[in-house]
Amino acid sequence: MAAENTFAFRGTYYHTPTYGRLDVLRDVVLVVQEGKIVRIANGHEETEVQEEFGLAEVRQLKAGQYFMPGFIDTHVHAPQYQFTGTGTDVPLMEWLRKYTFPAECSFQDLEAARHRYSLLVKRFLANGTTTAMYYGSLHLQPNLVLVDSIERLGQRAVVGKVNMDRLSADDYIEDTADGLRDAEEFVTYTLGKKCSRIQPCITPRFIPTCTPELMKGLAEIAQKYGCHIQSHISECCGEVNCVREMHPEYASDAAVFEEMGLLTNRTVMAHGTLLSDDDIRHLARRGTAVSHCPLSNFMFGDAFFMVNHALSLGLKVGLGTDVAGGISPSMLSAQRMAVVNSRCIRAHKLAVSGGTTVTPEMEKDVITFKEALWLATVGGAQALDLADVVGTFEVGKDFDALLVDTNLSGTSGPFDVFEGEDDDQRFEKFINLGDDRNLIEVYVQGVCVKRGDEFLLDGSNVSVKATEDDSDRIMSAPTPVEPEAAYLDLAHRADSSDEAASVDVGAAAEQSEPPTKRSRF
Ligand SMILES: O=c1[nH]c(=O)c2nc[nH]c2[nH]1
Ligand SMILES: [Zn+2]
Repeated sequence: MAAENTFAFRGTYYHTPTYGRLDVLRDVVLVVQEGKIVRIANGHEETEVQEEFGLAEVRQLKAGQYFMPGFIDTHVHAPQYQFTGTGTDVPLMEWLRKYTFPAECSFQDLEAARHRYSLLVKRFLANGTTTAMYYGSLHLQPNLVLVDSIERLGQRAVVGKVNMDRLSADDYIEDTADGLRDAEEFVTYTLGKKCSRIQPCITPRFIPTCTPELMKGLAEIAQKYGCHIQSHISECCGEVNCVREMHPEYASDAAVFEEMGLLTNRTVMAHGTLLSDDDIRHLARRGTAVSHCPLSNFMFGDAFFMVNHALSLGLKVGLGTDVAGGISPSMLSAQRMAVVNSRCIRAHKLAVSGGTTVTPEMEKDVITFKEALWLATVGGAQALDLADVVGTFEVGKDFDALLVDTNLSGTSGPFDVFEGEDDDQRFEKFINLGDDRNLIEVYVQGVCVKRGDEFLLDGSNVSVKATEDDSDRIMSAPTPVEPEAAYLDLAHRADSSDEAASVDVGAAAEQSEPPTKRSRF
């Protein structure tokens, strides 16, 4: 007898368990039960697997189709989606006043919020973002609509109500006490759903708009409920200079956040382009992650975030679109921008040298598409404290996956495939040239939430309820992280040769104990 909610696919799976290495599981049967991967077997074991799980069928992927892990976007401003692609003509602090605060304020119209958030979540799912860390807006009610939309459409998310009690627009600001009350109400509303896909997040917008009293109060709420925290750190000259003026007693944004109690191993800080090495080491000691948002850094950031350098200092790094500071909702675009960003650093170093010799020192910052893919999956999972749940295909993890079809030649697809191109080349083309048209099915927690043009949960209220284990994960207070020396030794990063590394599934299965909580690679 097949257990309910059990299915299997036979085919090729790509993922990046190791930074810089693309692993391929060729011709495997992957079984999903109750949303989790329960077995990864060799293709020739199909009959046994089918019998073991009582499966009526094992679905075969076609040639040119591959599964890969869903993307994890670690920084999105949900109410900014409506003006994405417009209004990037001014520096950050002016941009906030001119475009952002009025747009976010308009979400008090809850009917409009319902409509816009439904479009937002669908757009992100269509682009393969199975998990997003969302900023909402200031007012409580529209944030509840956002959480409801995510739940209804089946996405996985960490979501926060924005808090701001100073230096904002007159109609887009809150009293400290009201802000703290609403933040707690948002947390209890979200936890009350007992939806294991959705976790609440404490969200002081950034230091300029938050008093120390607000920040400390928010840190207490985060501690009380074991919540994630998100904010912006050392993001551009305008912001950093503003904080230095407001808080001359602190040496850096990191020092302010530290004093307020906001640096935990469930904190994600966006940008970090102007972090010093000492700041980065400090965040790493706290287990705090940075969301690298290359496209919006080009727009607003004033400086480069150096991914490899930050990783070498032990920092957790995920990737973010930062809609609408970043003008694309696509994590494929974010990956390509991360690669371009890294090459700009190299070009900058060469220009500064005044010469024509590229030194190994200049090469250190360059990342490949494989490293960018790691950031968009495993890095994001680590940043969101979900590394034991998503990011790779391993027994015990949830099945959050994208079915990629590279057969869309001609104008029906974004690229063409030519005779003699093998699976690895087709997959690489997808990462570098593909788009949402190639994503023919999107799975979150083992549920197909989008197939073709159809959002399969739209109109229903399907959600997978938290198991005891999940609620333990959601509710547990952040565990202190031991200071760690080089968390990722880049000198030993995986060989970045072009070929994907085939993984022996038999051997992998032997190692594939369910990963321990908070495990890292
Ligand atoms: O890119 C950004 N978008 C924002 O909405 C924001 N708020 C503070 N700092 C910010 N940076
Ligand atoms: Zn942002």
